[in-house]
Amino acid sequence: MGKTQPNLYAFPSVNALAPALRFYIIEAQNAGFARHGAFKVAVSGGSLPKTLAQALLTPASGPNDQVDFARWEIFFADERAVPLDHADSNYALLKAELLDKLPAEQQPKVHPINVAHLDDLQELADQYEQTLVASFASRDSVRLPIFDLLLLGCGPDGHTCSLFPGHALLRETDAWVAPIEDSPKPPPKRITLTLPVVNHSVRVAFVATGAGKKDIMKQIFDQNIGLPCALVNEGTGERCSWFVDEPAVEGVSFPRRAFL
Ligand SMILES: O=C1O[C@H](COP(=O)(O)O)[C@@H](O)[C@H](O)[C@H]1O
Repeated sequence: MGKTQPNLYAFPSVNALAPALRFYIIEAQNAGFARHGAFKVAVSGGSLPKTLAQALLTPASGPNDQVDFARWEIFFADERAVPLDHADSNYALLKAELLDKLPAEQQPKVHPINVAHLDDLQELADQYEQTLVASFASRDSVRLPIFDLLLLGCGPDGHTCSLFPGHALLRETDAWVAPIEDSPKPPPKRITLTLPVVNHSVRVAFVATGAGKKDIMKQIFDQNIGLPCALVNEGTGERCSWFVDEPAVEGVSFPRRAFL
């Protein structure tokens, strides 16, 4: 592990986790608003959007508990090369779980992939990189885009975004967005933010819940075998926070932090 360590926040249940995740996201949102008048966040697919919706769709409990989606810019940490209404689309999932439940005046600016390039993965990735360039300034003026927050999932094999264990993409140092043709988890064709972009974010939050994650959580936190999630822990240190339920970290010895 690097100089600083990630924060591991464990909660008895998803119901207990959701308000803490909401508090954390609102802090990141407000920091983004203060810094550049918007909140630039990238989200994963998988199990994350459901928990996110549970955290964010509850009514505000007071003036410090406001989620202002109208000032959010939402990007995708990874996306499958499928149409936007396909059952495998991360965009479709987020739309069904969250976006469709927001009133018209609270719709965020959302950046889906350009489906005109589904047959050319490199072009799909390049176009998505151009989407980031347009939002974060030119590639010539910034080495890497700086998201206010990345909201990530952790697969049962330790993958995050579409960065899979042992894959050559983990060594990518130049691209912001990369194609992957051979994802071990279907569908095989995807695009993903690269590790340097993930590790350059102001904050990174993982959400991992359920007993199905406990074996991989032990490997990520208690062993050092270079899994993608562990590489993010190493690259981001205390900028990284894990929101997990107790079943997901049963048997993990890495110290938990109290969420205050
Ligand atoms: O394929 C993917 O899987 C990961 C993890 O999904 P989960 O269901 O185990 O939470 C997800 O974060 C990623 O966005 C998705 O494309």
